[in-house]
Amino acid sequence: MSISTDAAGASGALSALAGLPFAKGHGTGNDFILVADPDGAHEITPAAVAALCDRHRGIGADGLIRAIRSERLPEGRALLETEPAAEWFMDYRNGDGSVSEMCGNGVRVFVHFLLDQGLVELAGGGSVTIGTRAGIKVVTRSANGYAVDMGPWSFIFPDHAAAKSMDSVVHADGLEVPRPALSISMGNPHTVVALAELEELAATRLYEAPEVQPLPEHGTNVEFVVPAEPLVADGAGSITMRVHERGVGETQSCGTGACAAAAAIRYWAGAGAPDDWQVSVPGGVVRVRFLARDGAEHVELSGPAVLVARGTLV
Ligand SMILES: N[C@@H](CCC[C@H](N)C(=O)O)C(=O)O
Repeated sequence: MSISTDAAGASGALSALAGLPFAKGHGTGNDFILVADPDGAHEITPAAVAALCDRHRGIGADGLIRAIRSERLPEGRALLETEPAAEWFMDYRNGDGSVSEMCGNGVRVFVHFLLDQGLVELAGGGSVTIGTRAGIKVVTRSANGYAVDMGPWSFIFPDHAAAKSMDSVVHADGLEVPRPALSISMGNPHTVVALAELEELAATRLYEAPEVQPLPEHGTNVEFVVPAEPLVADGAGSITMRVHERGVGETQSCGTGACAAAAAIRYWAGAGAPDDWQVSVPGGVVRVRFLARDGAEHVELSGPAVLVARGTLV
């Protein structure tokens, strides 16, 4: 596969990337362009990312992920001081060229790409430690693809959340009235809105970014979720979700969003809520588990990772 960077309409921003190999992959339909730039030899500007992610004039993707050695980035070097195993850093950019701290589907596809490129090994019950702007993430194989220890979740507005269990208000096109919501950090920001019916979820229009009050400092991803009725089947909680991603728009899936959605529903459900969750998104199903690890509650995300093409930027 050969893609002309001129066709992407931003030849200035892209010409420096000519000759760079890329792969295209996805995790439950959340799709990414992946490039290996081990030594940080390439400047990948926001304009270049936006041009490559353009679905009509570029390769098309929700985001671009650069594989770079942690030692080649200041934020990676900072991580290496305490986490020497984090050899590779996931440099994640949204489709509009903006940087995000973390991507849950992306980190699974990233490890799949590193394996494909022969840059890491993941034998037997082994693990790979990845550096991200939201700290290290440890990735193992799982029955459904890859499992990622996402670390703990937290409230973005802790005082409000503790007092009211909701701390935000969201309005989206198609909803008759603004809805209460809860803002949760998975390293990146999320605001979760629970709806009662799947029909209401389907009627919500996500072409435009929903209005969120108060808006987290660096913007937010917004998840609209419908808990199953009954909530728990076969020991696992079940949620259907759609998402509007910061820096992208509506996507087929969002891994960090699924974690935030499960955390919010579990928090609202209170004592006795399950630790194991199945989150159905337009692009498939991911699993979220809450585990006690190192004296803290960690979130584990698991799901598939697929590569569909390899090519070279020209
Ligand atoms: N789709 C990703 C999240 C990507 C980043 C997000 N748009 C942001 O700006 O935080 C996921 O799977 O987590």
